[in-house]
Amino acid sequence: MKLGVLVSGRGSNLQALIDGIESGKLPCSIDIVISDREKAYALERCKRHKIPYLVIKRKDFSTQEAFEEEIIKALSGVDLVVLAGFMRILSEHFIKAFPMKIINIHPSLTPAFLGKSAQRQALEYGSRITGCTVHFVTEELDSGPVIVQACVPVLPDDTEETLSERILSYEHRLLPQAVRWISEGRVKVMGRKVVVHGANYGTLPANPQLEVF
Ligand SMILES: Nc1nc2c(c(=O)[nH]1)N[C@@H](CN(C=O)c1ccc(C(=O)N[C@@H](CCC(=O)O)C(=O)O)cc1)CN2
Ligand SMILES: NCC(=O)N[C@@H]1O[C@H](COP(=O)([O-])[O-])[C@@H](O)[C@H]1O
Repeated sequence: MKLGVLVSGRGSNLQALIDGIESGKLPCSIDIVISDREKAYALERCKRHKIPYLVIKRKDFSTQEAFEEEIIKALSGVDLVVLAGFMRILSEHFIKAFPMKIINIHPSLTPAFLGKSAQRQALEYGSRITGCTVHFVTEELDSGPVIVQACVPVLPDDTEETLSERILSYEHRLLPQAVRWISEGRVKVMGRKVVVHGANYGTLPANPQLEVF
């Protein structure tokens, strides 16, 4: 399966996809990486792993539509578009160009804490459990059908940085797993519901705060 990956920053989720492909665990190729930021460290990862990349900056275009058209053109031929820390809100026009072919990794258990700084939102809310979500991208921000989620504990002395790093360690497993499921044709979308054939839905992680009562 041919991937097009959109990034804006460090690219650790991109690296997780690269590692999965290079280890043989992920039967895909990354045909193009597109960054909206010239200095994104994700591009250093592309250079290191000889992955084609483009920088397409919003400020170089007079309209959002022209910006997105350039990205759509660059993504021609891919089977799946992966938003891996891509920090731009995409229009309905873009999404319609790739119907149910765009996925995103978000650092919360949607529908909680949508948008930017989801980790900080969870901390400020006082949540004891947060997590990460891989979902299909729809026009409504971070609200598309959920493919898979992972729970992550929030510790009393957490900062935004410590919590973000902990969530990232789960993201790096969740995103490649979701991409592999899609490449295997196991993901079926039925309205808001997504069913993954053969996935384990029965067991939940232990609830650490739950005491014997
Ligand atoms: N139409 C959609 N676009 C995007 C989605 C989506 O689900 N639907 N997911 C996001 C990823 N994302 C969180 O996971 C996210 C990215 C960016 C923002 C945001 O508020 N961006 C601002 C500022 C942009 C910047 O500073 O460069 C903005 O674009 O106005 C919120 C959530 C990707 N796109
Ligand atoms: N709302 C979008 C959002 O917050 N995405 C988050 O940005 C980080 C990118 O890290 P990376 O560049 O190292 O993959 C990840 O934590 C991802 O969940």
